[in-house]
Amino acid sequence: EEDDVKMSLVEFMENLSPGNVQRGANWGWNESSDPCTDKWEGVSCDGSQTFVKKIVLNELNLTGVLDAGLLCKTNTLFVLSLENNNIVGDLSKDILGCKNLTHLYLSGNRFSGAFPKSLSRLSNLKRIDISDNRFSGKLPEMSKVSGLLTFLAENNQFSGEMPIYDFSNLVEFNVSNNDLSGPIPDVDGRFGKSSFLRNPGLCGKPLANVCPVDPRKKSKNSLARYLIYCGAAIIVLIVILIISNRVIMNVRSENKKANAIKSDDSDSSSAEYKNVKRSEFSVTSAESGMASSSLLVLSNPDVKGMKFEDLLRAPAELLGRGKHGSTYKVTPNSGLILAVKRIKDWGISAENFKKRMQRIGQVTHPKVLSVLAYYCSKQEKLLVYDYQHNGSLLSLLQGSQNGQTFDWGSRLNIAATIAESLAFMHDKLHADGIAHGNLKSSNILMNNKMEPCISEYGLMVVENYIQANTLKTVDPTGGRAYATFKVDIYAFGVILLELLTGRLVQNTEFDLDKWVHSVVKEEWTVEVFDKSLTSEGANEESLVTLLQVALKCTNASPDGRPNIKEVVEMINSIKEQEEGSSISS
Ligand SMILES: Nc1ncnc2c1ncn2[C@@H]1O[C@H](COP(=O)(O)OP(=O)(O)OP(=O)(O)O)[C@@H](O)[C@H]1O
Repeated sequence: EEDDVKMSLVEFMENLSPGNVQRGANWGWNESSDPCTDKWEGVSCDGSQTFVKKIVLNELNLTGVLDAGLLCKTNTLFVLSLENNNIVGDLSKDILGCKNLTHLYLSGNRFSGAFPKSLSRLSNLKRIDISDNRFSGKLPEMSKVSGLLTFLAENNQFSGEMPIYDFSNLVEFNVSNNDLSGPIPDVDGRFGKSSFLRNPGLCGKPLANVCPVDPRKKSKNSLARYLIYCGAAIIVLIVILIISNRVIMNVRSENKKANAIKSDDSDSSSAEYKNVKRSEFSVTSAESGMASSSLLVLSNPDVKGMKFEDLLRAPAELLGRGKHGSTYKVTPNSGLILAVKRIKDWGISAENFKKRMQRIGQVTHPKVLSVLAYYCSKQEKLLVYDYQHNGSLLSLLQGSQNGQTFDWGSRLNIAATIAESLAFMHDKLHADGIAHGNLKSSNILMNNKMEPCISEYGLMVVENYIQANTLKTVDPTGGRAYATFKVDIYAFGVILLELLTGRLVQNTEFDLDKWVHSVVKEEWTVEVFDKSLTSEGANEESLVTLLQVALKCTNASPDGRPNIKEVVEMINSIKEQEEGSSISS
């Protein structure tokens, strides 16, 4: 039977390289040798070298026809990868003979025709990538394949309605650029529009075009809808009445106050404040009703003497709204360019906030952005930083997704610099229990020398305490702060994963950590790396070693994570190895 399997594999290869049988022979694929012990090109076997587990023949310019019947005589096959060749033909139902198949990678070929309807009989499938082919007909029904993690079918000619997949389990899904039509099933908020774009007939969330209403349903629903509209209109009317009533009352009381001020003429600063042309930033802040007061300056003499109102008056531009507040680019008259972060709902008393800021202000590091000044009232907490013109690590990674160069050397240096500056801060602030608390790629800003600087150190406290409390840690030093430091290590691990894979976690639903851990568990490690790194020729050993560091940092158990000093050592030894090998080569 073994011979039978071997003969089929040889014939399978001959079909894939017609007129070039010799080449197959050069790769060891011949009847007189053994696929496992003689190590046929692209073949991997089980530990005892008795049966074939994987066949990986990517980018080998194979031009023939895939004969799934021959291939699936090897019914021990788990992985079939034939990416980026020129293979033609359709995927016959013979592929169902590969019962153990977990990974099917056929992207970048010229396969055409329909997909076997009963593909879901391959119930062990975890990943299917059939993108960039010419498959047509309906998308395969895969709802019965409960363990499916990846389904990539973009850039084909699939048509008809989309079947329902188990979106809660999938970590990768893309059917963009096909000819699909009808409504998109509920994707559970897990995939954005990029997974569905360029299908002219597709509609509904997350795409912007709303699905047309079925006229039959329309008439049934019209009465109900009419009643809903009437109800809504009445509610809106009531709300408008309440609001206008409040506004009238406020204006009356403001007028009274203004008259009192005029006659009294004692508080000139209030009068001046009223004449200020307000930006979005100043409107929202001013409305929280603050009194005139100075900023508390920590490190920059340029902002000395600057008042809270000076910030409010200055032109301001919204940079972004995060979970914890908004950040504005503010340009006061003095020519300074500042970034001002307004923090909302920080459950910390004003006194503790001041103490914390003073303490953080005492610890300075060239690659950690210092708080220049801060403001604290009951309603408002503001932090003032120097504005950084060169964007963030997040914007660098987004740029590389769009084809801009972000090479391996720069990525490794950035990882090392962040780790070193974080280690410095952890060391100095360990006794105070102040960790970063919100480390992520948008909080790593590039300074004018394009070096990474950690921003917003120590700003987030509440959320991570909650997070930290839920972590089951054996705390060697006592106190929950220990767990917060471990939260930083986890967050740093995610940054490493972003650098290695080129995939982003911020503003996406993608569970990078889960994805990487699952791929590595399946011994399919190289698959995770950013393609631009592998094609640049980055040293694979270094990539894998840094990936191991990232996996240690993102260990589900905080106690299993290394401390930041250990992380620095591991990254530095990768750098030394790289430098050593470049000198010797
Ligand atoms: N000092 C700064 N100079 C230039 N850009 C900055 C500065 N600080 C923050 N930014 C940018 O402003 C944007 C908004 O930042 P913000 O911190 O409010 O949101 P976030 O980082 O997305 O979320 P979070 O509120 O959780 O920190 C981000 O793109 C960030 O990179």
